[in-house]
Amino acid sequence: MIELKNISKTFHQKNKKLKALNNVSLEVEKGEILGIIGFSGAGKSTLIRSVNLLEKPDEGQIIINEIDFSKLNSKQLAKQRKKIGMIFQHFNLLSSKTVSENIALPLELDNVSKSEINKKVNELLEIVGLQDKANEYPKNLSGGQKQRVAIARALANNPYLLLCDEATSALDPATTQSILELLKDINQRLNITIFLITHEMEVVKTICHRVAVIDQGEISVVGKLKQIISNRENDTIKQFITSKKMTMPPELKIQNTTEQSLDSFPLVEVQLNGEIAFEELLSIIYDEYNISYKLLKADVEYLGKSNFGKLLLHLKGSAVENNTIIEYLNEINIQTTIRGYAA
Ligand SMILES: Nc1ncnc2c1ncn2[C@@H]1O[C@H](COP(=O)(O)OP(=O)(O)OP(=O)(O)O)[C@@H](O)[C@H]1O
Repeated sequence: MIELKNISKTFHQKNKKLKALNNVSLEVEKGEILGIIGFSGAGKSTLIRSVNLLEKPDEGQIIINEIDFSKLNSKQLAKQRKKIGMIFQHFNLLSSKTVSENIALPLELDNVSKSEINKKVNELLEIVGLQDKANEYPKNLSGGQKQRVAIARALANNPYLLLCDEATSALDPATTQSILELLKDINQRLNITIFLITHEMEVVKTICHRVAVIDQGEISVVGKLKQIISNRENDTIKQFITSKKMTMPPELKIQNTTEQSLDSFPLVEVQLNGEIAFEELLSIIYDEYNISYKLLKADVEYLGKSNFGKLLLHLKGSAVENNTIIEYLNEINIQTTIRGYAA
């Protein structure tokens, strides 16, 4: 339904050239939620903005429902854009207008009658669960509520496609989940195709049917997340999973010694490599090596049959026993870091 064919884009700044997209080809199927994940500067925004030609590629074609967008004149393009909704990280609401007025805006611009606007705005308020906020101004809303208004506004013209540009990046984890649920609902109930970009693994894990990884302007892999992970094909995805830094529990009094003393035990950060389930690993430490430990933290992603992520273990064996287990982990390619010692 949406075909991006050999899209390239280079930005020129003074004497510098920056190739933001390099020969990107991608298809988004009707009804699916496709997510593009990539690190900062990878080209995500440039790519999503190319779909409705907010960013004009230097080369390539954008074909949506068999219409070649690259060949449209500005009037034709404006007409097509009405059927493509877009939401942004910072919501882009008009602060001088109420929730209802913000949602009504695209319809007013389209000269829809007042009574039809009212009917549609009420419908949209219900879809996004904001009936009680109709007359509030954006400054009185939470981030999640603002994004709900932006979603309602993006749906005003009954789009077949919704573009989401880091839509949950400014929100806390619980609000992120609620917005993702809303997007999932919109996708299923209204049959709207969703194309999103994100740097959050949580987003692709929660709602995307397929995911594409972008790195330095190139798509390195496209597929179902589980397939990508379980085949361990993609370094970028692995970095996403393992790059989160583990914070130490604040109640621990950490000693900055380099060796275990009589009254202290090592705090070991264990980086899972996807080859062994973390429950199995813990049972090896306790049942096979007879070393007691306290699991202080687990930040583990279950993807397919693989476990990725980190554990923070407070090993409670003798110095020799603890070293034995660390050596064993390293032998099976599990990276360990001693983050300090504590009683
Ligand atoms: N208007 C512009 N002028 C010059 N360079 C640009 C422009 N827009 C983007 N770039 C450059 O193109 C590259 C890709 O940028 P883009 O914003 O698409 O990345 P991104 O993956 O969305 O990053 P982020 O997650 O940080 O927003 C970056 O190196 C960026 O600096």
